[in-house]
Amino acid sequence: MLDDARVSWRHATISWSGRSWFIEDHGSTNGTFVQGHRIHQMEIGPGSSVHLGNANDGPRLNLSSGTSTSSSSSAASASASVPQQSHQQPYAAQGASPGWAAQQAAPQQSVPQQSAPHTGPQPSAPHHTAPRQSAHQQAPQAGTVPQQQQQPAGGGTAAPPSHGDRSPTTFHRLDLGRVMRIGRALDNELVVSDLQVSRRHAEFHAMPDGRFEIRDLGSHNGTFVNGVPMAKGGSALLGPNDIVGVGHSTFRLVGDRLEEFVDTGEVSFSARHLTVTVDGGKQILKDVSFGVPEKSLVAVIGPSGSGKSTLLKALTGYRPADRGEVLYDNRNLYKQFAELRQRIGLVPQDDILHKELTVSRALKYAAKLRFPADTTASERDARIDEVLRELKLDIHKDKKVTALSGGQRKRVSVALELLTKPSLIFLDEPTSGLDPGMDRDVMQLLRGLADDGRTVLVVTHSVAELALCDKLLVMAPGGAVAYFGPPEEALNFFGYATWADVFSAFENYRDYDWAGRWKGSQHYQLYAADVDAAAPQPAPASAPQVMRPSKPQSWGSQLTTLVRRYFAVIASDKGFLALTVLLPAVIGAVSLLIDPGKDLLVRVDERTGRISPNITATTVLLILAVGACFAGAANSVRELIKERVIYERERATGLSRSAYLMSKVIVLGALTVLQGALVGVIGFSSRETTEEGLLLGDGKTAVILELSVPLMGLGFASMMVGLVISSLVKTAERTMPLLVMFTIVQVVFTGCLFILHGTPGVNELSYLMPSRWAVAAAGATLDLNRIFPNTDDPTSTDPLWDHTASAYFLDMAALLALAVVCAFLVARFLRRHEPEVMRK
Ligand SMILES: Nc1ncnc2c1ncn2[C@@H]1O[C@H](COP(=O)(O)OP(=O)(O)OP(=O)(O)O)[C@@H](O)[C@H]1O
Repeated sequence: MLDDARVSWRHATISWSGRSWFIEDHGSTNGTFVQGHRIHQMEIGPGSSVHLGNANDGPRLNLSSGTSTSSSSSAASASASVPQQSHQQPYAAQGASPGWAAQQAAPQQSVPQQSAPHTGPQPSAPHHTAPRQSAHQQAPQAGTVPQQQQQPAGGGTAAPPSHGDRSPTTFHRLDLGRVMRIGRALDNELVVSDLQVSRRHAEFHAMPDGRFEIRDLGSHNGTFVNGVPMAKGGSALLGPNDIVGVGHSTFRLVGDRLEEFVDTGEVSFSARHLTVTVDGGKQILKDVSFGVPEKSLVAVIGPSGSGKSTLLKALTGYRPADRGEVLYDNRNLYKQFAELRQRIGLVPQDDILHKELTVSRALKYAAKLRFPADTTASERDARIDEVLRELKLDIHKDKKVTALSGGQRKRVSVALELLTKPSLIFLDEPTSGLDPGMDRDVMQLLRGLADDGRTVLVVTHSVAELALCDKLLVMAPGGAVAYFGPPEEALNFFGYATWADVFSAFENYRDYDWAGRWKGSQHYQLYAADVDAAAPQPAPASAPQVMRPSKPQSWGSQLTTLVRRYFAVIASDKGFLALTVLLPAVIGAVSLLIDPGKDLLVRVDERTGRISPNITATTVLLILAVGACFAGAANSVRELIKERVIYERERATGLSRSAYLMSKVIVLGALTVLQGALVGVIGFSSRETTEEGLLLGDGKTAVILELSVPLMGLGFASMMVGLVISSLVKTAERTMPLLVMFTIVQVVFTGCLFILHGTPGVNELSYLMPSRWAVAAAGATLDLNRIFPNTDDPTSTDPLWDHTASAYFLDMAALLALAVVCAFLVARFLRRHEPEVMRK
């Protein structure tokens, strides 16, 4: 027993393997160190000196041939007899989990080059060139095999400490009958200072009969038992093997003791046998295995189409692999996604911020959406300031995101993800489009994030700064691993001088068995064989239904934040605001140029008493309707596609799809309705119309309002169609042709160009068009059956144009129904852009 706060309760064990002594760290909080390097497991011999808790001044264990002694400032002591070792190897190069070993011995251990890097012309046969060394040639010659080859590989994840073996950060007594409440507020028995935790989150009950129970207190981010979310306000009995998750902390009962483990980020991460098969049975990710210890920076490179994005989706749970598993600190990510997703940060290739906002404002909205509803603005602001300082962005916080350089913008995206203190951070090509200086800047930032106690995995096209990484994963065409190991050994492994050569070889010999070459290599034995050796488990395809993460905020709160953010984005874009007013004003004004001064009344020939069509009325109606239609659809047609990446990311963090959609409907709806009103008022007010209203009473003002309401409705329904288009297309560029097509189709179906009623087929088709119903409603007020009579058959009238309140009402109801159908379609199409677990 060592009386030093830096030493964990179960810190490490020293054991005799039959041949030699080993020290094994039990996932201690502060680590076990040999020669200044943190180790997981290592052979030790006489003369070895082990520090616990701190590499320099932690309690020291000295092993001599007869005894081991411990010493520390607090003079705690322990001793154990260590027999004389029969063979003594330089222990620094052995036994440590290879991730550490690689760091310790990297300079000496690079695989001997079998042949000079290939620089000459490419020979014709792939097996002569692409792999300069065939699989069996890869094995270094006797005497050059690095020591680590004999040790378990896989970056410390070969036998990661099972979660329960970690040393608790702290523990609490839970006597019979006692209730222990966990939460962020200071009046809880167990205060967890973590913004992911609600003020009053959950309660442990030690029941008089000796059983233990956990009760959720309606927490925002949920309470988890073995990774499975509990019902809000629900309770569950706990057994000795159960692990309760609350924010970044997990709890376990040992007798009457409640052990707490805080995830400070220092956790191992591994992928085993990840395989993704798409429709048609094609595998786009093939049996990918690798593992890294805590504080690692891993880069993933590979030619286009080699499955890097697919791998990223599988590792983050966005699109779980069909086979294989992702282990986060020895916990299965797919099975415990609801809990573990809170520990994952993902920075997609495109920025996940609204560029129109200032840095601090954008982060404020993001924090409001991601943190539990009961966090205060000052708590969130404090966390934002902390992250901005950490990423050296505090001097830029009042700048708009658009005003930042590419590298700074990437930092802001990283800052956003760091808000919730994830332990695992994934980045998809963060340096694409950046100049070499910024590339280095971003990679150094990632190096720093890893050093500070996170595991960072970055997919990149840039090979200039790979040396900053601990491990490199090279994907081969077809989605298999071509190499995993230290970056500095990778080019030697491939036998080429530059990455350009390696990628050319991938391109020229796509069908070559790169995976076979890798699996037959010594590097594979060193760095991946142990992870690979673990039996694969099928990922539960149906489980995500159950695992859907809880929402940190209520639906209403999310909606309010989204609406406020959207208004802020629009308000910051003065150009857009000016156009929003200008467009309907111009359309309304232009309509005044059509037969200036002419009325919109029924035209009766005074001599014959017959009605003649009032073309002025139909033309004005057509122009105003098309204007409202175009304005509405144009407002929304790019809206979802331009925010798709943001939506995907926020959806994974618990954003409600319907709240998101509703925020668009409210803000764009309000804009569009105002535009419709402007078009109607300008277009109708200076024309003489009937003064006989249908719903709002008689009089000029009532009639103008009655005529404008259908235009507002049309703008709204068209805006909804625009959202459908926006949710369907793959790129923003494709929205323009669809917008034009939609508008022209509406022109045809207004009913102002030709008589629709009585034209079989065309008339029924027109019922799908918003313009048909809007013109019909306005037409009902204007009495369109008489203004634009069917000259071929004067007895035939369009029932939708009847000058009655019921016709007007029916037309407006149909317009609204079309908008509702569009809303359902948008929700359906949005689903396709969501992480698989969030689709319901
Ligand atoms: N849903 C899918 N159905 C069929 N094939 C798919 C699907 N998704 C991806 N693919 C194919 O799988 C391969 C790997 O795609 P992926 O996007 O992961 O590659 P990548 O390495 O990220 O490429 P890039 O560097 O160009 O982004 C590609 O050939 C792609 O066409």
